[in-house]
Amino acid sequence: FNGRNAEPAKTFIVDLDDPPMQRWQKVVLSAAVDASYYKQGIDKLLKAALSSEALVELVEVIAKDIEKFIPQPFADEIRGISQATGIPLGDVVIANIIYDVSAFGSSGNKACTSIVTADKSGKIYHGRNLDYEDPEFLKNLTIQVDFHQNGKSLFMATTYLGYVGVITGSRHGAFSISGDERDSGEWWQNLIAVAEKSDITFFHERMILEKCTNFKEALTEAMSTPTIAPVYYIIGGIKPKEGAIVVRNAHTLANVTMLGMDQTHPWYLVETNYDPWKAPPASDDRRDAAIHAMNRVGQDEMDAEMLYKVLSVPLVFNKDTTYTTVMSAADSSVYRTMIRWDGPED
Ligand SMILES: CCCCCCCCCCCCCC(=O)NCCO
Repeated sequence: FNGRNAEPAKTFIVDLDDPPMQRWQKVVLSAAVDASYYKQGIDKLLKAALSSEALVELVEVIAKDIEKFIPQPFADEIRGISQATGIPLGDVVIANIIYDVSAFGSSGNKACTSIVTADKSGKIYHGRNLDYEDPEFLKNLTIQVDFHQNGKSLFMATTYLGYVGVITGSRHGAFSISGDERDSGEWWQNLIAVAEKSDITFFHERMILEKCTNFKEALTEAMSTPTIAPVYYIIGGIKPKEGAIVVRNAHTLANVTMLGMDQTHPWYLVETNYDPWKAPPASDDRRDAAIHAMNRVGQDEMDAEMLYKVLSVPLVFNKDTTYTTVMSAADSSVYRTMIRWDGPED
């Protein structure tokens, strides 16, 4: 460990009633993102996420044609961020499509963990570690966003500055959701899904948070709307049995596992980056490390603090972990993101 402590992520308000071009301007200006640091970081991230130079060039072509590939309001939000910061538009576009162009069968490193659990009273907690390439760069960009509508808070999310999709979020009194990378299929299947007008994966997740008013609606939407990339959506609700892992292929649904279905631990669900019905590879068994830690705590002792501790055990917490979020849709006071500056070094 590198001697630093984890730090709470700062919270910014984004008002969905503002015109899309203006929504993120105050956020990016007050966070004072340095354009050349950002550009270098995105270049590095893209090269690390995409193994082939040809794919990097293809992404750069897509990034130049924003109107064709990025739907509203996201296109204008991205434009507003570029205008406010001076970061070239193509770089902000690349940051926002990097997952959809890199999540397929032969992609490189994996690491990310999401857990939905019920405590002894049936209260649902949802925690996640977001692990990715170039963690130092992403830690510097990690923020919490309080999305407002009609003058009040609609949902909380954790994201990276400049990234307008949502990978982690909780809608008050309704449900929480996180996305874990699923690498399956071939890269050209993601391209076909683009042509078929599937949703950019984490723009879709944000839309679930904006539109769905309860767990059941969120689950139906996650199962039924085609996404460009394969993904695991992990969803928690506000009632004792409300928890699910939705496994998506590019464009189609692959499987759903509900909380309670696994008889060995019916009170929680763990998803890393492997299909729930298959054993994880021995070289990357974060799932069993998390299961072992959950069983050691036990349902009687489970709460937000204990879930954070589970997400901090070795393997689950690793050199690529950028942040840990613990949330509970039933209780709006439980939404906390810690930037994991306390991680193990390379
Ligand atoms: C503005 C900076 C751009 C940041 C792009 C980050 C995209 C993150 C996608 C996260 C995918 C889910 C996390 C996960 O499962 N990671 C394991 C794969 O390494």
